[in-house]
Amino acid sequence: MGGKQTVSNPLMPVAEALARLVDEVDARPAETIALSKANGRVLAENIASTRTQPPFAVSAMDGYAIRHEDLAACPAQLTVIGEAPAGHGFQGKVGTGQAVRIFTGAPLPEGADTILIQENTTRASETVTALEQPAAGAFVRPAGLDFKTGDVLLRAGRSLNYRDLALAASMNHAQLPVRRKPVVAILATGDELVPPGAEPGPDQIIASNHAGIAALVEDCGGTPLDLGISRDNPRELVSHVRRALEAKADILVTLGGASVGDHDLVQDVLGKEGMDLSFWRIAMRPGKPLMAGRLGHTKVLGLPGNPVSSLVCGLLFLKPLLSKMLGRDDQEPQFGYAVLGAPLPENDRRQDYIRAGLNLGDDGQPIASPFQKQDSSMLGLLAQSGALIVRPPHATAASAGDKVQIIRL
Ligand SMILES: Nc1nc2c(c(=O)[nH]1)N[C@H]1C(S)=C(S)[C@@H](COP(=O)(O)OP(=O)(O)OC[C@H]3O[C@@H](n4cnc5c(N)ncnc54)[C@H](O)[C@@H]3O)O[C@H]1N2
Ligand code: MOO
Repeated sequence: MGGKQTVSNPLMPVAEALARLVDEVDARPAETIALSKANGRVLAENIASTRTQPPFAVSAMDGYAIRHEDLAACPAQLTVIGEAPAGHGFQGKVGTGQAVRIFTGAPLPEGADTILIQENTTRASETVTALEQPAAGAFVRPAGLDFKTGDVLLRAGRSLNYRDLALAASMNHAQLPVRRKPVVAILATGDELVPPGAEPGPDQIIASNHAGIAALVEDCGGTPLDLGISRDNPRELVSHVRRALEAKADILVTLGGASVGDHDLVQDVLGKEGMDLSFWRIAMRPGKPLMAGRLGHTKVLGLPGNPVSSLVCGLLFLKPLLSKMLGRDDQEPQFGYAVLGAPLPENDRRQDYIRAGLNLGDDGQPIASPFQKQDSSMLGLLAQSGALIVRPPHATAASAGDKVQIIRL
């Protein structure tokens, strides 16, 4: 296999491979989009409020706008001089012994300083009787309680969620500057593969990695571009790869064909197309034959064909790469800790990502119980897993009850 490194080469540590992958990757350019389209997008700039909220003091309850000092001795009677529904402020001034009927969201009338809730009153014609004195300033939301003009409440790098969009609306931003979504071309390789829904031939299986990686790309804020399945022949592979470049994909993900077999052509073909190889073969399990490089402006990530290896490498490498391209400020994937539910033997030179069930113990601590079988073809177990247990290279044997690092799935 022409340009391939030999298997005797040392395996690259996971952290070094990840650092190389994201090094010198810039955030994609910004674009301005409608607020209604911004869910899940990543902010490209800090967002300052264009207004103060609330813009004026408002009532937080339905009742009466009054002067606190008028109710020093309750019950006390006040004359109702007008009404203030939300959106229609009372134009006059509340004087001594007077009240304005007011509703939630209406501006506090001049002269009033407190809201008397209607439950604590009786009303007869134009006279309202206060049954008890509220605290001074009760149920008045002062101007600027939430935020003021110029306050920066959303920062560049934030992946926008439903709470952020409500806040942006409240700050009167109908449009937002966000990072352009990276386009991720996904190419499966292998004579044995047919797409989901097709009838496999005698020696064929259903291609699964594509569906998983495309969903992961969407979850991470990218746009998947389906290049389909290439047969294991160089000419077909080249034509698929060129489609990715023509589409100006930010990332080309290849699935399978990354290992050392005679039909594992991906690295050779990409090399002949001019790929600058960054690394190949990582000290991790699953995922050893992971490959990365660059073809012009397109980053290339060669994921191993075994389905679990593909998806775990997607989580550990593609996700951070997309985060960097989006300028995201949150760390992905998120690491945590759990109590080990069953012993684990000492580890060899590869960093292990062990599929495990995740439960809560009686003391509320998460317990990660490794599955017995860890074959990297088994998607059933991956779907059942609540976490991956991270085992560093050469970790000593671990006992049930030990603290272990996990990635929650
Ligand atoms: N002699 C060696 N053989 C292998 C080594 C090695 O170091 N020496 N590494 C093994 C490891 S580890 C992995 S992981 C695999 C990965 O190999 P490839 O990336 O070349 O993947 P393929 O050979 O194309 O496929 C492996 C396996 O996965 C199935 N597959 C491939 N693509 C898909 C897809 N899109 N959806 C579902 N399943 C897919 C394929 O049918 C194979 O069964 O290499 C080991 N071999
Ligand atoms: O790394 Mo392979 O991914 O062990 O199956």
